This record gives sequence, C-alpha cells and structure tokens, in this order.
Amino acid sequence: MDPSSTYRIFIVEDDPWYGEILKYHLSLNPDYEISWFTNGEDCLKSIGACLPHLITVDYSLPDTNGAELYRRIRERLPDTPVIIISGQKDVETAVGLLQAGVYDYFVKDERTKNLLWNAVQKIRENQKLKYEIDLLREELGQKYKFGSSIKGNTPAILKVYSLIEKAVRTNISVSITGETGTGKELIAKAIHYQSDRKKKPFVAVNMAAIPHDLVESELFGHEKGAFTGAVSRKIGRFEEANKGTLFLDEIAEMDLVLQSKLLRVLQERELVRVGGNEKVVLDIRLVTASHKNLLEEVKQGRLRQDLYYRLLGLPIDLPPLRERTNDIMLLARYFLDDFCKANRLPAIAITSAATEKLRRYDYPGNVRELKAVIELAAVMCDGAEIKPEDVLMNSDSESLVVDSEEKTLRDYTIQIIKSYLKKHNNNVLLVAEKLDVGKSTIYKMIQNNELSLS
Ligand SMILES: Nc1ncnc2c1ncn2[C@@H]1O[C@H](COP(=O)(O)OP(=O)(O)OP(=O)(O)O)[C@@H](O)[C@H]1O
Repeated sequence: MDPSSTYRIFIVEDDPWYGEILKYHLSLNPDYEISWFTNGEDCLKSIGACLPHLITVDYSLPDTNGAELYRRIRERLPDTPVIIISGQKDVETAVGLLQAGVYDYFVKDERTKNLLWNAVQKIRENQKLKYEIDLLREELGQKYKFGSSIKGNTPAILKVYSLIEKAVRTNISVSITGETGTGKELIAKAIHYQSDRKKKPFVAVNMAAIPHDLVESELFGHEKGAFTGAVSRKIGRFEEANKGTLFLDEIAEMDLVLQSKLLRVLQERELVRVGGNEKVVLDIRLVTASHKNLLEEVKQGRLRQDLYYRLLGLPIDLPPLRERTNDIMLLARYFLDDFCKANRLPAIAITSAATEKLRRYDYPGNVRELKAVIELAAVMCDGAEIKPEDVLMNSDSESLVVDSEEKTLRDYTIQIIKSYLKKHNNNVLLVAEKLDVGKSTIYKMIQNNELSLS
C-alpha cells in the first residue's frame, strides 16, 4: 500500500465530542482520509472493504476494549500501526499493550492532539521508506534473475541455474565454491532475491576483511560496555540478516575458536550478544562461499568437520571461466552493452580478431577480469569497434590494473594516461599524440592533482 498519496486513518472512538476533535484535527492535512467508527465491530467490518494505513483506538469501547480490538486487528493487519488512546493513565495496561506491539499509548489530555499529529507524521515517513525499500528489493529481485544479470549458456552454468532453482524452494544452507571472480556473491544474491526471503535483508560479510579481534562482535553484536570501546549496543551481522539471508564469504578464513562459536549459534538457532545475556532467536538462510576446497581444509585441520557438514547444505561449485569458454563472448557482449549504456556511449562492435583474442585468454581473475578487460577495451577503442590491440590482458601490461570494478570512464582515462606517462618518461606531448587527446587535457589533470609527473 503506497502511503505517499491518500493516507487512510481509522479512528475508533465512541465519545462523539472527542471523536469529532480527532477527526477535525487530523483532517487539517488534506492527504489524510479519515474514517471514524464508534465501536470495534464497525471498524473490523470496514477493514474488509478498504485497508487503513493507521488506526487509533480508544481503550474503552461499548462492545470491546482496546486490547481485544488490537488483537483482532493484528490478526488481519499484522503490519498496520495501532495507537491506543485512553481516558485513564494505567501504566500496567500501557506496558502490556506496548509489549503486545501497539505503536504507542496516549492518555487523553491537552497534549494528545499534538502527540497524535507527530506520531502520524513519523509513522507515515517510516511507511514511505519501507514502501520504497520494498520496491527497490523487488527491482533487485528482477535484476538477479537468470538471464538478466547472470549470463551463461554452457552446460556447467546451466547446472548451476538448476541448483539455484532447487535452493530457492527451501531454506537449505548453500555452500558455494569457486575461484575468485567466478560469481559466488552473484549466485548468493540470486538465491536470496528469488526466495521467499527477498523482501528481507541480504547481508554479506567477508570473513577475510574483518580484523581478527573484532570478528565475534561484528558477527554476533555486543552490549554496551562489553569491552573497552563498546560505548553502545551493536547489532551484529547475524541479527541484521534475521528473516533474510546471511552470506559469509571466505568462510575458510575463520579461526577455530570462532568456528566453534558459529557452530553453536547454527545448532541452537539463537545467539547471545558479546557481554550480554539476552537470547536472540535467529531465522536466517545461510549461504557460505570459499575459493578453497573445504574438504581439504577439514583434512588439514583448519576447518572443523562438524561445522563443515553444518555449512555444506546444497553445494554449488562454480567452474572457472577457462572451463566454459563458450560463455566468454556472451559475457563480453553483456558487459560491453552495459558499460556503453552506463556511460551513454553508442553501441560498440567487437571484431572477429578481438573475439579470437578474448576467447584464447585464460582469465585467472575469471568473470571479474573479463568485465574489466572489456570495459578497458571500450575506453581504448576508437568508439566504433574493439580491435585486438584494444584488448589488454593483465599479462600485456604491468602498469594497467584491470581487475578493479565500478570505475567511471574518467577513472579509466586517468589510469591509462598515467600508465602512458610512466612508459614515455612523462613526455606529455608524445602521450597526448599517442592517445589522441589534447595536451591541455593532460595538463589540466595535473593541475587538478588527478595526475602527477613522478
Ligand atoms: N555469470 C555471470 N553473469 C554476469 N556477471 C557475472 C557472472 N559471474 C560473475 N559476474 C560478475 O563478475 C563480477 C565478480 O562476481 P562475484 O563478486 O560474484 O565473484 P566472487 O566469486 O564472489 O568473487 P570473490 O571470490 O573474489 O569474492 C561481478 O561483477 C559479477 O556481477
């Protein structure tokens, strides 16, 4: 329900005078469409006809009370915020209602109107954000479908598609293995965004990237004061991923002590934050990835065998690109079109000699490297077609770093000019001529500190 256009508020209030006040006050915002009911049954009946974004409920009603009406609303509208407005200040009832999940509890006095006004605004803002996040997640779901962002037609990759389809039907853990850049994270996202969990978070954690002494608190969170520097409570990545998917990348990098903690959390399906007592119940799908052979890690004593079997679930092995050469040109075309679109360039062709060169290379960095090679070729070429000399593999040039992602055209331009300057002893005129750019372009980059003549 989009909360940004007409915003439907139900008021349940049997006191005609107070009901009129609330209705009048909230109607001051022309976006709000107010429906006023004097008893609980009428409100429940109307829920069937149109869905409210928010409901305010007077605690004492002729046919029911606020707690009972809240319970019945909740059965039908689990996500709609309910505010209870009561004639009496009853702390025990208020605490009980808040624990049951009502959004807020106001006592009728001179401040109620303003409190309600502010609460409605805040709730609506949150609902708008949530609505936008849902839309974005929906879009991401489309993005991570086979054929849209995961490309490949070779039997090896078709087998991977069929395993993903099997994985999304259940909540089974998935362990993905494959060399760097083969698409492990992409597959993990595809599983998440095609599963029932797609509207909940996808949280990715690279075990190799977290400093050793912070891993536990990063994964499981900590309470305020748990250790020096723990100035406030921190929610860990497991909790962040609750109801969604947790992707633990480079799982083999975990030390043995942490492995036993992880095993306990997975077995008990609950965790306790570092320095705390409260148990947090977990409902996550776990997807792990590694470029190492995990069974070999078990044999070498670096990975606990019991953890290995816990994590294994449905194993998916991603073949390196050199073993699926028939996918190279499909991927190359896809990355090239994508790059041209993102940089508003006209479509670029690939000559057959360049195709040959692209197909022959063995891509130690796999799909990620192919993507970088293609993007660089798009920059190096004459704008119409990619020729073999535009296809620069890592092995062709030490000075050109082609394995990074998400660069802009300008980043690439700077990178290339830098490498040419280095190669030609900072001879700006020669470099300008060779790259067919104006020398003033290079001088301007030097002036802007984007380049230096070192
Ligand atoms: N089949 C594919 N179709 C389209 N793009 C792909 C495919 N496989 C990988 N990619 C792209 O290649 C890049 C690297 O993929 P990803 O990060 O998923 O690899 P990875 O195996 O997780 O790498 P690492 O082990 O280094 O973390 C990403 O830009 C991804 O979108």
